[in-house]
Amino acid sequence: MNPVLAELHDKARAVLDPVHYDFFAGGVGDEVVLAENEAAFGRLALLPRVLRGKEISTDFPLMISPTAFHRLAHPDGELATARALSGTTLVSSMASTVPIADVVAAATGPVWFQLYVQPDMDVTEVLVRRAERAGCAALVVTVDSPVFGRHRRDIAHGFHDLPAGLTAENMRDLAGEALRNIEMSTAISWRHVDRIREMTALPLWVKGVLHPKDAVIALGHGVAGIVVSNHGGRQLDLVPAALDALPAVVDAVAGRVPVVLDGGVRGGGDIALALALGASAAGIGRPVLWGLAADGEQGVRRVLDVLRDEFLHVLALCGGELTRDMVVVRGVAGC
Ligand SMILES: Cc1cc2nc3c(=O)[nH]c(=O)nc-3n(C[C@H](O)[C@H](O)[C@H](O)COP(=O)(O)O)c2cc1C
Ligand SMILES: CC(C)CC(=O)C(=O)O
Repeated sequence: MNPVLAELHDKARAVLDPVHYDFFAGGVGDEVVLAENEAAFGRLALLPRVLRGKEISTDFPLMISPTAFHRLAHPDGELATARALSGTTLVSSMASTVPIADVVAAATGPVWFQLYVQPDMDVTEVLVRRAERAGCAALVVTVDSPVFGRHRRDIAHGFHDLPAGLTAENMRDLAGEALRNIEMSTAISWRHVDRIREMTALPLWVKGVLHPKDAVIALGHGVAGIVVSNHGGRQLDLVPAALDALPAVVDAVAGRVPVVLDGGVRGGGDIALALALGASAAGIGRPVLWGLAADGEQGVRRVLDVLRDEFLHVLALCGGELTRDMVVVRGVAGC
């Protein structure tokens, strides 16, 4: 892990209420997938190309993945995160503790809206309209959550509600109710995705695809992009590391839409490995929460700056391009 990220993580752990720290840090079940997401990067190595004589692109292929409840991490919450962007895209969680319109107004980069499809499609439509009106540039429908994952740390602490004064602000005043809970439902299907696509001109991504067949189905439903993700090890503790699931999805998609990878990205080298395996960008969840808890806007800015600097350095050392033939398994001769 990048040492600045490790330092921010340590500081976040020290300043956060341990219950809230565990909500952010924890995963589902035995937390096998949580650990695997990071470990998967350590099993791979890069074979750099030399003497390519190339200008190195300064594009920074990183997004901030949606995470709930930023005001649990810092009083400024999502406003601080949004102010720190300087060009990086923020996928703002539907479960933000600041309304989406205020997140976009504070943002110094593009904001996309993450949506859990609500079984009451009237409620879903109001959320989509709020995202449109706020000026979000895309919608990201999270598809890996037909039910809530069971997080043992939260269960042990009895943590199920936000503390007084904090609310999932986007859930106010929906379909005649002052405040609604976010619902998850096993009844959600591709038909719902179609209905959302019909109700908005915003590009529609799906997040949480692991099976290549689902990636192909998603293409048939007109998605603009796919996020390969296991929700940071918070949904099913039996799935592969997100990085290990990436190549098959990339092959199935065959360049028709961009594929983003999130889960376990903790350094510029991890972003490079994801790109070499065919991702067009990587996403980070927890590192942003650690930066935010440690030092608000400045902490998030440090996370982004350090990852940008490290990624561009790795890219230069690799000859300015990253392709799958450059990825080998560490410790295996002849790969
Ligand atoms: C505290 C926390 C809250 C999250 N909330 C959401 C959410 O509201 N919507 C969503 O689609 N994913 C959510 N995720 C998953 C992230 O978008 C992302 O997939 C994951 O954090 C990536 O892994 P990483 O934390 O190892 O970088 C959450 C993750 C964490 C850690
Ligand atoms: C509000 C929750 C559903 C947020 C979430 O997706 C998570 O904690 O992983």
